[in-house]
Amino acid sequence: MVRRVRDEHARYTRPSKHGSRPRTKQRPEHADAVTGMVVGVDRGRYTLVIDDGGPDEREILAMKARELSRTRTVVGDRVDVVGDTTGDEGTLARIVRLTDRTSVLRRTADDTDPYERIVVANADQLVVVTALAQPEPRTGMIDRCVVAAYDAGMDVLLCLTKADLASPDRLRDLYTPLGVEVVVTRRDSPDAVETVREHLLGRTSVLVGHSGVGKSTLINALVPDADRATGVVNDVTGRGRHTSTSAVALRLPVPAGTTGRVHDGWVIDTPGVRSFGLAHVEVDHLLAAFEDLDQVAAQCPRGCTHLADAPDCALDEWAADAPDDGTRATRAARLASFRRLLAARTATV
Ligand SMILES: Nc1nc2c(ncn2[C@@H]2O[C@H](COP(=O)(O)OP(=O)(O)OP(=O)(O)O)[C@@H](O)[C@H]2O)c(=O)[nH]1
Ligand SMILES: [Zn+2]
Repeated sequence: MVRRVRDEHARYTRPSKHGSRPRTKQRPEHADAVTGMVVGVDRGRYTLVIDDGGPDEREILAMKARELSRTRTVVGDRVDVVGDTTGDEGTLARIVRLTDRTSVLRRTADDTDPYERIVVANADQLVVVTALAQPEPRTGMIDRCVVAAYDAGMDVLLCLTKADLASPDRLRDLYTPLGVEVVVTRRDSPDAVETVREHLLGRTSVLVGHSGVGKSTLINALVPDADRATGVVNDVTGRGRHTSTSAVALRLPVPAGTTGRVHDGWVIDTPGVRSFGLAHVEVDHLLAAFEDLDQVAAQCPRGCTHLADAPDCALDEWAADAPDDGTRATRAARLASFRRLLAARTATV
């Protein structure tokens, strides 16, 4: 009850300078806080975008209030900030609250390391950038990305680059049964870049990929002023973009000639992420990404691993009992793909 009294006090004696907030909305403290999205993190300094897409949109620099010092805050997080939120040069606002996350992309350093790192919050799509050649694609790596994304409740877009060097057919066949969308690009094809953009518009996408796959080439084509967009952080810290290993959110421009209000989207580059350890992933989370298999697996014996050697796994019966040859082939491919992902959880990279 004491707390409730204090809430009332906060609401009535320190009204928001922005006027009337609905009184039903509980704003216990910091009634004048504004909400921003974290677009960059560098040594305890957070770059936030305030009023995203609105008339007063601006970037500001902020640090965490002491009471949040143990709360991990990452790119994509929505936070409440107080203090000087003008974004004027030399100002530093204060983050006082982290709002609930819709998704959390995690990784562990390796599969036996129980220490989880949060890579990005609130993203809805993982874009796995893989070259068709130079370097050769590694399906083990792609599988691990798919597992990490599905565990986080995110969709996966497999972006196959360097199509001028090799065919995408094998990888497309391998990943389509997993519900993964596939796009194919090549440096000399502006059309291909626009196809990728269509998959990213209106969404928050995290791009991952090994060194040399053409991820920077792709991001520069999608976001031509990417360097400038990250410049705010660099001006303050004096550090160059290329030395940064932390994630950065870049606003995706709408295609030229678009009229009306179109939601653009965010592209989050993750220069430091080279692999996904998966020690944190639970089988049930992974299974939940496969609605059809999940339903069937409800009939499995208790504690079923659903792996190929699992006795009486209901998934085997489901694949074998298909009504026709076509369905049988589709189910078999999907089950084999799912089992490959299950195995990827424990495989060494
Ligand atoms: N043949 C071919 N080469 C490409 C294509 N896209 C990019 N490359 C080349 O691949 C090399 C790596 O491209 P980057 O964009 O720097 O790759 P990255 O994934 O950002 O790699 P890091 O910068 O190391 O993280 C460069 O020499 C590019 O010119 C493509 O479509 N076809
Ligand atoms: Zn089973």
